[in-house]
Amino acid sequence: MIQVAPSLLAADFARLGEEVSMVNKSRASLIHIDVMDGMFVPNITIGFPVIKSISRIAEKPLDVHMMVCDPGRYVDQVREAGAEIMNVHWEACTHLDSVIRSIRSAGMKAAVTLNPATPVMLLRDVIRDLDMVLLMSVNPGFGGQNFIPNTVRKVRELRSLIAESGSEAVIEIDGGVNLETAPALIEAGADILVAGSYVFRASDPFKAISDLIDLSE
Ligand SMILES: O=C(CO)[C@@H](O)[C@H](O)COP(=O)(O)O
Ligand SMILES: [Co+2]
Repeated sequence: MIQVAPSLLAADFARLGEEVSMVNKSRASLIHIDVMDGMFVPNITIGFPVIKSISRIAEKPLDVHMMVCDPGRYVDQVREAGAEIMNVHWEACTHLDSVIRSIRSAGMKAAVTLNPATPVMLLRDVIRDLDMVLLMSVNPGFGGQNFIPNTVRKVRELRSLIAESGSEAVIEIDGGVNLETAPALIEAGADILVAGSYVFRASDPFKAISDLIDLSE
């Protein structure tokens, strides 16, 4: 069954505690948190003190998506903030193998994210060391963008790479996910769908999460 990770980027930050409580009570599997530094992407979002506060009330594992330059600098801070999964961009790491090792040594699950223009095959030599691959289905930096359809082909390619290599990595998709775009992703082999605007702009976010999961039944 497909898993859903609501992205708090689309939540109402003035009511962050209530939004996290809604996710706690929902059928979501993870809480997705977008960290942006204004350099790797043009936008700036939240940092470690906010993640730490979220982790105090979160009842689902935190999936921290680091849209920052040289994310390996922050492994200890991400762990101390309470993350279970640390997602780093392939495009932001000069020494990716070493960053993956340090994430796992810190006791977190290691995930690598690919931008829409970055080919799946570039993960061939690290795929067995990964717990998750996140495919961006929009250019990172902002919520509420339109889904890039080529992502569906990338999911199939990644599914084959994972099978051939004997990796146990799961496939997560992020950007423009909703009831229209999700079915093709599920059919292609996605495991986890990140959803921001679709969930938090819905009149009933709790039901919106459930409806997405029910697509795979
Ligand atoms: O990482 C990002 C954006 O860079 C995402 O996690 C967005 O927050 C997803 O938002 P929607 O496209 O679902 O509105
Ligand atoms: Co994200």
